[in-house]
Amino acid sequence: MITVTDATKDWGDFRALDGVSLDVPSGSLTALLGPSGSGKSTLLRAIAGLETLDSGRIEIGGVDVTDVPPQRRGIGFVFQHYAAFRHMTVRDNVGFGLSIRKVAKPTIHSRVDELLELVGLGGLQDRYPAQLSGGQRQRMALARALAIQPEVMLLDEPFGALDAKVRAELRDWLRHLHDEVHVTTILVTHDQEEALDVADHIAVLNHGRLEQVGNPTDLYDHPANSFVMGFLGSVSRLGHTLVRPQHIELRKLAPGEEPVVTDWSAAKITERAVVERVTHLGFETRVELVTLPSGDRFTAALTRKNANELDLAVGDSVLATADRDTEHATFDDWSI
Ligand SMILES: Nc1ncnc2c1ncn2[C@@H]1O[C@H](COP(=O)(O)OP(=O)(O)OP(=O)(O)O)[C@@H](O)[C@H]1O
Repeated sequence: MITVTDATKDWGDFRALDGVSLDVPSGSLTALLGPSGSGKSTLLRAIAGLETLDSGRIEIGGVDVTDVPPQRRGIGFVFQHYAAFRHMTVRDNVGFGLSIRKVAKPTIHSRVDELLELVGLGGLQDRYPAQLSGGQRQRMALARALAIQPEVMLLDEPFGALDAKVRAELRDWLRHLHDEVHVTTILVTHDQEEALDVADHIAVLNHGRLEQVGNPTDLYDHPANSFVMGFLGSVSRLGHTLVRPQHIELRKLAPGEEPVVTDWSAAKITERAVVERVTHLGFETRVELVTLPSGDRFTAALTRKNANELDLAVGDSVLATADRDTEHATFDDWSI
């Protein structure tokens, strides 16, 4: 378990961390998720001991490490741009942490071979970093961080510099790797899809404060506020309420039909709208609409089947309905 208690850090008059308290369960893969500048890296670096807090405490495995130097915190760290030693082979890069700890050469040799198998780089021991792809280099970085058998792995946007396809592959790979090694891991990302995909816990940061912590399903289905809701998925504003686009139902109106709309006290929100655009995106169809008479724009996401049944065309009049789920925040505290 990593426990952060009331962590505060100022850069001049800018508060990068504002009283953050967080428990990271042992063996979990926890994502620190938030927009740029929300304090994710500052928090990660503080846990690593690379930044000192102005106030607050950090414990790893029940030990207060707040004043312990980074190299004695039992941490493996991987950055977005991995600083590989270019003149060293993959083998020597991965074994570096072991050789400076004066581990015997044969032990290093076999440990590195094992790690390279584990990260899918078996057979590439004698290559140099320049002879690896970006994705392979990041996997080498993870192998190097794992080599010292850290208690905790800290990953700061480790796949941030890679293209979308490789990122997605490495996400799957990281999940599987974590299932095998079970090292308590914190992953910093600003990408909600990455966090939802890979993490078993997500801590959402905004303006240096922790907005919500939970498992991906909880955060998605029961966001604590509109910021979390908007950050972990798409949102549409229907009337004064934020809803998920896929929770909006559409019914085509017959010519001349005058439905009863929006009774704000009702359990359902209803709006009359006109279809502005229909886009088929493989498994789903996105329908852009404009409400009548207020002229607000919103998007509904339908399944392809539902869209085919409705057979919507630009200019069609529809009735848009969504459940007024009280756990979904209202427009009034919408803050992104
Ligand atoms: N060494 C520093 N000196 C001054 N300000 C800093 C320093 N490091 C970070 N900051 C500021 O603190 C804020 C939080 O930075 P941090 O890197 O923790 O955010 P982040 O959520 O990781 O963002 P990003 O995703 O862009 O890296 C930013 O506004 C940043 O400019």
